[in-house]
Amino acid sequence: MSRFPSIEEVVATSPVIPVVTISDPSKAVPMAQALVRGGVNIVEITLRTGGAFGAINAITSEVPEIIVGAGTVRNAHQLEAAMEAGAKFGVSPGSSPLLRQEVQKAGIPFLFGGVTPTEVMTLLDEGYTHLKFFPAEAVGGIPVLKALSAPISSALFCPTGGIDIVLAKAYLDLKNVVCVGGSWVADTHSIECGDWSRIEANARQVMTLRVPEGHGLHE
Ligand SMILES: O=C(O)C(=O)C[C@H](O)[C@H](O)COP(=O)(O)O
Repeated sequence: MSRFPSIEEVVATSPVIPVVTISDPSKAVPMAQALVRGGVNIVEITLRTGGAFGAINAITSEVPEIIVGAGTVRNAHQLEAAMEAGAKFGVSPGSSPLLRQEVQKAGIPFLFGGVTPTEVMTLLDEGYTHLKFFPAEAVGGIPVLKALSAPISSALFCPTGGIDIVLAKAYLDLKNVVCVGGSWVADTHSIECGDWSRIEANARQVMTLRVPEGHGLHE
């Protein structure tokens, strides 16, 4: 069995990938357990804090039923450290030729960020069909994704940035959207005060969202 899931498995795990910024790795396991109790078996830990690698490592060893990924991966060094900590997929707000080369070598499923037609076409050319669309709301959100879907129908997106439960539903109705990312599911405040039941309830609500049939199939 491969060490990694496929990118299709990653995006199909939950309609929403919780994007989590966590400073204290000791909170990582109860946070991940709350997501699992709510039915969400995937989490992206952003590499924005000193505790991120410890959090990835703790979740990997203690909550094996959740697929843990690393977000905010901007260079080869971070990619290597995230994989060493046990990350099963990676996410980046954008992409660079060097990072794409390293991801290719590592064989880890990866969501690179692509927004403009040129960025999207460059990533498609290199075989990346599943992309992050960031910062979704700030760059125009749903109208932009709709406009991209006609000329560039083979690109599938995980819009992230400024999305809440209500917007998530609207994004998931787009045929080039396979999941969305958002920090509201396991928000920093709930993590800091140990409000695990709130995170579990948010996860449960996320699992009521549906990705309409046929999304994610290449045309
Ligand atoms: O750190 C990263 O890797 C990022 O690219 C940014 C995150 O995706 C956003 O911070 C999502 O957060 P919300 O907009 O609060 O849902």
